[in-house]
Amino acid sequence: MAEVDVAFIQEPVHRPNPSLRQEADGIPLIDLSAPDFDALISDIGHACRQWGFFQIINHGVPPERLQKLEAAARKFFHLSLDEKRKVSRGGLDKVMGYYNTEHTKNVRDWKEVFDYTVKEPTLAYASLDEDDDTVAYWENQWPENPPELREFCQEYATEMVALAMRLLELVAMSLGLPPGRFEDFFKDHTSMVRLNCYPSCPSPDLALGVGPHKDPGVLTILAQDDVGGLEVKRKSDGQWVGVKPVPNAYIINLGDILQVWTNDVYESVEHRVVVNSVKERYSVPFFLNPSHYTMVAPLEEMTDEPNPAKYAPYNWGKFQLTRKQSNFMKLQVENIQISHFKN
Ligand SMILES: O=C(O)CCC(=O)C(=O)O
Ligand SMILES: [Fe+2]
Repeated sequence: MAEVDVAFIQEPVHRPNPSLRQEADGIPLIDLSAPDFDALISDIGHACRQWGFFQIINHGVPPERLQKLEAAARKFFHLSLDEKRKVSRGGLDKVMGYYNTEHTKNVRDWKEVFDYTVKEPTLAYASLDEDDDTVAYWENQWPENPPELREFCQEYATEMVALAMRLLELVAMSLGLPPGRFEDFFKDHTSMVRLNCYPSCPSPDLALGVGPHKDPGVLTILAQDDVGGLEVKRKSDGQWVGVKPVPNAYIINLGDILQVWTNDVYESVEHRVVVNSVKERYSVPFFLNPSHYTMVAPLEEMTDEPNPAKYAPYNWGKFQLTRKQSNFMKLQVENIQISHFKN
């Protein structure tokens, strides 16, 4: 008999095999302070094409920002469930906050989460109805305890936005585009930060911290602690490989929107999180997302007659809201994906 609730149990094909666990040495490690700028752009282009994932060092974010945030996150997740539920997510009017019931591909994730948006408030759609463009204001829910969490979260988010916009300039240049090519998409950006706590798990062979998925936004800047558990599906052979924790490094992965913008020249890559029976693990992803009214479509510069657009335009805000609603529950149907807009 499994020791975890049946809702957490992955289909056999998705179960991790701890004895086969590999660590990828191939994931590129990029030094953002490297003096040769052309080489930096070329390394980024290479990493985006080959992996869709890379780690960065010398990125300029002071390490204390993350240390303070992680310490406060630890205090928060160690509060009683009743206390944490005072800032619970729920429904279209409370999109941010705490929850422990997320499902990826209809299987419950072994994790607890606290979400907050960078912009306060964040402009979004009020309804899932395609024809209704009424605006909603997403508000963050800050817990009373620990009192420092709010300030540390906000400080951290500011750093992440600056770093993400710098990375996006490098990504644009790696595609031969002007550095500011993507800037206009972020005027009212809907970016968010997630504090993830993965408790130790009695059946790490049956459950996953996060099931296999691709990030729907533009790009993700992930901080992981020294426990490890993030795995990437290697593009060359489809093998799951672990991303080794590197002190003070951030992991960057491309999201679905960059895949669509580049018309599949760059691809967002599937990843998942394995848990372990001994240690709890913390991670902090920052998701860079465009303004809610953005119509996502392949860039003109990335398409021409022999190479037409591979995706029909879709509305980011509606897509995001649909995802947010459906990740709450076990659905009868597959969650919305960019493949649904493939021409
Ligand atoms: O915790 C991690 O390492 C990754 C989390 C993740 O992939 C996500 O939240 O989208
Ligand atoms: Fe992810």
